[in-house]
Amino acid sequence: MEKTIIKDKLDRPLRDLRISVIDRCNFRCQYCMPADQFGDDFEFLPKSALLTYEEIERVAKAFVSVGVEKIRLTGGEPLLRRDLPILVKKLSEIDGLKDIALTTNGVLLPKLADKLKEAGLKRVNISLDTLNDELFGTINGRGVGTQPVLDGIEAAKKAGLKVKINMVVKKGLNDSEIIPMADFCLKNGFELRFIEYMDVGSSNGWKLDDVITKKQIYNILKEHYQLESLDPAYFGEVAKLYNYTNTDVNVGFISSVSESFCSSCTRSRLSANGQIFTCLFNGNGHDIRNFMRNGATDEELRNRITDIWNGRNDRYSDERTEETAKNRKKIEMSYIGG
Ligand SMILES: Nc1nc2c(ncn2[C@@H]2O[C@H](COP(=O)(O)OP(=O)(O)OP(=O)(O)O)[C@@H](O)[C@H]2O)c(=O)[nH]1
Ligand SMILES: C[S@@+](CC[C@H](N)C(=O)[O-])C[C@H]1O[C@@H](n2cnc3c(N)ncnc32)[C@H](O)[C@@H]1O
Ligand code: SF4
Ligand code: SF4
Repeated sequence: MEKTIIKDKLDRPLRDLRISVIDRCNFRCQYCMPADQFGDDFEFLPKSALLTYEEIERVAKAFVSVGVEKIRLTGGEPLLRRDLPILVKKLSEIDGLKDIALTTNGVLLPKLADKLKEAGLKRVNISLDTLNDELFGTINGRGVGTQPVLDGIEAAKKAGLKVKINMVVKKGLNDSEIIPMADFCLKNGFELRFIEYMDVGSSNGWKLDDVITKKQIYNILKEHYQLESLDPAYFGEVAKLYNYTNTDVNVGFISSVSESFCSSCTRSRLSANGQIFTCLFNGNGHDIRNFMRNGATDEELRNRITDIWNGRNDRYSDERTEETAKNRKKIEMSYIGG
């Protein structure tokens, strides 16, 4: 496939596409989909609004033709979308795509890990914020203990998928779990990434005071382990990685709040209903679903993506203040996929 490199207004190339395949979730994590706001009467997208797998494949191919090398499937909970391995297979056959990954809460992995691996998935990032059952049940808003996620992690490992663990850290909630989680991941050879609690959407009641910064977590870790800083593996890597000295295990920090990384942000996002977003915090989507359904050709699709990327100047996390966090129109994390 002929490939072009396109740049945005801040000279950043387009390299990654994060695709949200569904806006629903089986959890109600308090920092993402608080149960009181995503209740029984919450109106999720109807099935007809979701891009079909054929449509997602078409958009993905267009993105790859303008430079995308990595696709991540996310959600809501992506494993709730029926027959996800079919989509993984379609994407894994796209010429020029180097990496396909999935971000999941892990609960459905015992059922799906083998099928996903067979379909061409290489790796999964699994979210787990604590090893304490009671606390986990409180965080996920569904009272679910850690075992279903631990089973999912085990299933992914057994299936031969590379596993990373994502832990959102919120002050006073699960900061006591930093060392237990680090111990668990080091012992099992998983890369753990500590994620600063972000002001995504407008439902989680975010306050700067609730954020435990990368530096604070690093200082806690340093009391227990020897760490060596690693250079980024590629331009635009989200996590800052360290190696536990004399091991082959790494640990990472995703410091969107205290040390933002917008200057190397190469990520575009596609929502489940076919809107392209140029930043996790930019509430203005660009419709691509109706554009396709109204008969756009592949070339028109590619040109539209190029125009959207060329016009991009987002750097929300670089500009974040408590005021912007409150006042900007933002989309929910579960809709855009993180
Ligand atoms: N602010 C901000 N946060 C991001 C961005 N990309 C990913 N994240 C956050 O990073 C955390 C981990 O995301 P993942 O879905 O595991 O993706 P990733 O970290 O890019 O994964 P790898 O490809 O394995 O490095 C989530 O909280 C995301 O919301 C970004 O461009 N900006
Ligand atoms: C929105 S979830 C979607 C995929 C899947 N349901 C999961 O939880 O892994 C993607 C990632 O965003 C993270 N996330 C959600 N809300 C967040 C917030 N307010 N701040 C930082 N990370 C958040 C989750 O922990 C997860 O690792
Ligand atoms: S973080 Fe993931 S698992 Fe938790 S509510 Fe959001 S989408 Fe669901
Ligand atoms: S805040 Fe927006 S521009 Fe900055 S790194 Fe995240 S997605 Fe990219």
